[in-house]
Amino acid sequence: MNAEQQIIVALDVPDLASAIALVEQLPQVHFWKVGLELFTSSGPAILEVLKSRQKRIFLDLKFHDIPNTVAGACRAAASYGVDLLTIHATAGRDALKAATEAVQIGAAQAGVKPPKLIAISLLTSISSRQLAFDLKIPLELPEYALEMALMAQEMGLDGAVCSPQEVAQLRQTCKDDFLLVCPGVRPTWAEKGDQKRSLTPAQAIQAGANYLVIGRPITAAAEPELAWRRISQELTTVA
Ligand SMILES: O=c1ccn([C@@H]2O[C@H](COP(=O)(O)O)[C@@H](O)[C@H]2O)c(=O)[nH]1
Repeated sequence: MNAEQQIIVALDVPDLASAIALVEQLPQVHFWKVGLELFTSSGPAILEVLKSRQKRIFLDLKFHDIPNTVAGACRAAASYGVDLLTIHATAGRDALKAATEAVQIGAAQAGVKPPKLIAISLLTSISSRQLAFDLKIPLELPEYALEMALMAQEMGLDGAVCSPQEVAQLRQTCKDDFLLVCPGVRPTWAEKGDQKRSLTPAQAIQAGANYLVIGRPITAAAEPELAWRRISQELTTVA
């Protein structure tokens, strides 16, 4: 896989027409992420649009519910033939287990390849302070993120979403084939916005990320294609 193929661009737009316009504006993007905003407004139609253009798809719906409900949602999501699908690790062991079984069933019933199921370890918009004072979690943030990733690995998930700041530790501790997907990536020239634990694209790849998820630094740039090229160029500097 070349470096550009490790970039997943977040298609965080309000409607289908804006999504198609962005996909057409950035034909070089090979992997798109469909998240809560677009899927809630437009449903699965965007998935067909992306598939008809031979794009890879990360369906980032971040399921978080009781095991039975999560399993139903995972069966339905897996039937779309997407490449990656997310669930919150904090849904718990039983929900994670139910989800791993459900994606296999949903994909088999639809006759498609099952998605890689990826657990959110801790949202990249949460700081150490928020973890301790708002969420009342008594662990240090890196330890908490690692524990969530290890629980997901133990329950048979294919990978974890983590911030670039924890990815080196997870890479060292998790199995080699456990996928590490990093949002919260920010080139030096981009605004951080609500992301609290970022590193640059080159730093995140160097630290062991398999994929980078990048939205606004590209999609909200005055010239999205130029922003994409700058990031691709930055990744060519990584040995
Ligand atoms: O912990 C998480 C999990 C998912 N995301 C998603 O990634 C993108 C990041 O977009 P930016 O515009 O580059 O901030 C967005 O779709 C989030 O829903 C995340 O940021 N952190």
